Amino acid sequence: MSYALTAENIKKVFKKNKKIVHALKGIDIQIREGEIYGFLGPNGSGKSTFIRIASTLLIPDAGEIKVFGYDVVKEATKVQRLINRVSVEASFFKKLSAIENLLFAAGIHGISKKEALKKIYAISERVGLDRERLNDPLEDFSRGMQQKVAIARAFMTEPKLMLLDEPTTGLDPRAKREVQSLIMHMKEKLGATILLTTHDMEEAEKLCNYVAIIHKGRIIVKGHTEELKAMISHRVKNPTFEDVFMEFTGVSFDEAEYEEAESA
Ligand SMILES: Nc1ncnc2c1ncn2[C@@H]1O[C@H](COP(=O)(O)OP(=O)(O)OP(=O)(O)O)[C@@H](O)[C@H]1O
Repeated sequence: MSYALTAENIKKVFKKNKKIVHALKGIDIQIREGEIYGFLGPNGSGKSTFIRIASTLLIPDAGEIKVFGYDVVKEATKVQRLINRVSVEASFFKKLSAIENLLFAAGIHGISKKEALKKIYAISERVGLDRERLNDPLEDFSRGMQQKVAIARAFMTEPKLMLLDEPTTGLDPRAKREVQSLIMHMKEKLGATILLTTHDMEEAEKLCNYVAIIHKGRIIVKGHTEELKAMISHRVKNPTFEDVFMEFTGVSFDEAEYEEAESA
């Protein structure tokens, strides 16, 4: 079995207004090559902190993460060549057009202009981004469209591991569906492994092969989506992910969101 990412006992503490926040309290996960692995948890549960550590932006206080066998702390440059990350608020040159932003990113990754344009047009068509609009400044794009450009930009570099931090948060239902279908399509096309964080239960069920539920910096339970539901099916008829969360944490997802927002 080959793994795209393995994490062992990852811990991270922040100091915030003289308060100590234990954002990650010992995370262990293994992501198999080629799967979409979902990190499902309420706001403030530690999802982004983990993604930032996995993408070499933050250093853990304890533990070890390896990406295709490379240590994210000791071999950060090698890891950076294999990954890409899309966060909720993607950074762009907002005054420049979508195409200028995409060509800039392609240039950094050593992709020729001709090759980049081919990829940009193909991906844009796929997500219903009009060619004409690609010449408009990014600041004129809706959030949904900006998110599509951010995902197109990340996939253009053909990462072996894609880290998607809440790729559909804040999008309207249609944009959400389009972004989800882009993610599935790119995964099929490139055979990339994807780690995706979300607080959308339906999204986790729809996109992910395997899910870990994270709450207050700890993984509460993990398994194949169907496996997790089967684990509680003797108590709950036709369980949803909301039921799985409730069974393992003792609180509803909404209550957990509230609790974590209060303590953050
Ligand atoms: N740079 C930081 N400084 C201080 N505290 C931080 C920092 N980054 C995260 N935290 C705290 O760590 C905890 C976990 O945050 P994190 O952003 O990882 O959660 P999350 O699950 O990604 O939430 P969200 O869905 O809101 O993005 C929160 O209590 C947050 O306030």
